Amino acid sequence: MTDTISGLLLAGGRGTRMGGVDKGLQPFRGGTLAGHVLQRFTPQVAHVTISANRSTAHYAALGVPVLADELAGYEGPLAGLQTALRHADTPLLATVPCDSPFLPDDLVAKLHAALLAQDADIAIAVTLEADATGAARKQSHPVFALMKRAVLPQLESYLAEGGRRMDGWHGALKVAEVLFTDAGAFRNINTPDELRDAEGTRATLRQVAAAHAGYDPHAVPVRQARQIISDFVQPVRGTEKVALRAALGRVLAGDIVSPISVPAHDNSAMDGFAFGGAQLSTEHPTTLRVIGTVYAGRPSALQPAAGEAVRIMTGAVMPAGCDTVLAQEHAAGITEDSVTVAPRSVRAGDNRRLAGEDLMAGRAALAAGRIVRPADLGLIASLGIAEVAVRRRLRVAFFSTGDELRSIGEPLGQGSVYDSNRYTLFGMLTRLGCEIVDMGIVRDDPAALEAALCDACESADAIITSGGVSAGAADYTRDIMARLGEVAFWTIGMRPGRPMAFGRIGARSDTQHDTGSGREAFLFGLPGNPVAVMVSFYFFARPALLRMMGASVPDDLLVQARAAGAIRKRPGRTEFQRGILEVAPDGSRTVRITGAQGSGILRSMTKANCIVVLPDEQGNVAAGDTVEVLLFEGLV
Ligand SMILES: Nc1nc2c(c(=O)[nH]1)N[C@H]1C(S)=C(S)[C@@H](COP(=O)(O)OP(=O)(O)OC[C@H]3O[C@@H](n4cnc5c(N)ncnc54)[C@H](O)[C@@H]3O)O[C@H]1N2
Ligand code: MOO
Ligand SMILES: [Mg+2]
Repeated sequence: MTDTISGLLLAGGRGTRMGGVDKGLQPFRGGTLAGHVLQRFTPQVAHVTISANRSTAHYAALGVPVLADELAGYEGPLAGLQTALRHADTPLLATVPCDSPFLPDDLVAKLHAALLAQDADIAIAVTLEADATGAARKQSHPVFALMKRAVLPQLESYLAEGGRRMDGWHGALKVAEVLFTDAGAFRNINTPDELRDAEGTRATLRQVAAAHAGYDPHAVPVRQARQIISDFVQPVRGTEKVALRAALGRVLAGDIVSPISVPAHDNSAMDGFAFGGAQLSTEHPTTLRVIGTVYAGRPSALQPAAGEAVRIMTGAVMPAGCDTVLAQEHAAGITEDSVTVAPRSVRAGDNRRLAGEDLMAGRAALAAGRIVRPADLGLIASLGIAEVAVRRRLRVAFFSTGDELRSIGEPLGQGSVYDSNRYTLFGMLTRLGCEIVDMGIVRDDPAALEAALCDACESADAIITSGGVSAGAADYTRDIMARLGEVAFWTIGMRPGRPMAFGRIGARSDTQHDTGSGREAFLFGLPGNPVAVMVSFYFFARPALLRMMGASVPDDLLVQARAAGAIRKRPGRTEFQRGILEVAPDGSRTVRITGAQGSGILRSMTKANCIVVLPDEQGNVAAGDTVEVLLFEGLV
């Protein structure tokens, strides 16, 4: 059925009520608004095109063709529709807006059924909504439509007459109205406030996971687990203003908009002579009279005329009439009051830094979500900005579970081990810039575990536990987590780090630990083995925590290297092996595995400087094969 229907995602608007931003590209639940619409829309049609008039590269990055309006200057949905109908390669076209991420999964199917049944030209969605008196009122949603390609002439003539209304062009067309019962599914997002509210519309973990094809908690591919986690967690809302230096490592809460142009004036990039470049001869030396000197930071009224130049210092404002600087060491001759320029020793426009070439006033110098680095501090300082708004720090509570664990300072009895996971977690969380709450060791005891989780919920945004999530783990763990919230126990297609629990729990009022705060926290139940803890932290918890911090999460920066020796690898799961990357004198990179890869061997983690990432489809690696590694530098 769908092969007769192509889809059009309308993203050509001006986003006026969002402050002129590109609405479809607004961040939403780990992706963009348009990305979420696309996820729901794509399965319903043969193929989708996006109608957009700007940011086309960003839209194209969503993986579908982008079509700009052929009708110039209007940027309303009908212009996008007109262009799409002209280019449609199917007899039917379905449209949805880019700002309604909750659209029904059966939208196109229902519109199509009605179109056929009523032999209509166009089918549009309608819902029933209560008016002020409580009476039901029909609300039509003309952007959610399915139409015949043959309606194009009608649309063309409506537009030619100056018509612009989305619900005004149907004229004599036969329209089928299709009633949908879930009015919320057509909710569109127009303002930043609405966007925030919609972000807060909480999907359950079950709903989020179900949106992923083939989801099976007993066999979750790494990529899918990462995606589900990213879709489910949400950024904290709170922000604070901090002095510029204190912003290092923090997440920008808003764009840093430049109040000035940098540099503020055209200025010289060299110590030398400034003049109008057009007067230079390309055949003979040109001698110019030097009428004075212009210094950096000292305003000057000098204005060389034709045949004249000024001596100028690096950073000094270019005098009116000058567009070129000759570095003094390149002059063919210099006297007290003249400079001689050899032919072709400088071109017009050389050595001039243009006003605003670093940054234009009114432009975003840095985008919200950026983790501030030293260069950013300098850039913000160059704008004269003393304070910046950053997201509040993320609070992460963590504890280790297991009767066999002892803390440093306690004697090691028979069969016990010192708790190392809290120390690696302390290090990784501190490096990430989180506020940490170390809750110590929790015994293998239901009441103790429940108390610890409830306590952690009181203050933390996220809770990280280690141990007790394997197949043999006591069932009470699952029972408690199920009671406190929604937690999935996954077996992930990876090694190490196969078992993991993930979800959201809250301090519930029906437990003895009630404080009535209603606080909730995301829970990462990592496996107990020390290497598994670190690997699952880096590949699952870290990107999720970054997202919760409000940071834009970059893709892992994998680099390629040749395997120094053979590596055994079973296809069908991702293996993360500890590696030592070396750069040979010729610049080539080789990586060797640290030896035994048991997930309890923490020493191999300290020996390694990278993790070799062997993807699901990969089999055994031969010596000399290219593999990808993730460097610890920058990660830890
Ligand atoms: N029958 C099966 N057994 C196991 C499976 C399985 O699929 N089927 N998976 C194995 C894998 S893989 C892992 S990883 C572990 C995960 O088990 P738990 O998360 O329940 O962790 P524990 O049993 O509590 O601990 C595992 C191991 O790690 C040591 N440990 C735990 N916490 C710490 C700590 N804080 N500091 C240092 N060492 C710690 C603990 O003593 C155990 O040796 O299950 C496998 N079994
Ligand atoms: O998580 Mo386990 O071996 O995969 O350590
Ligand atoms: Mg255990």
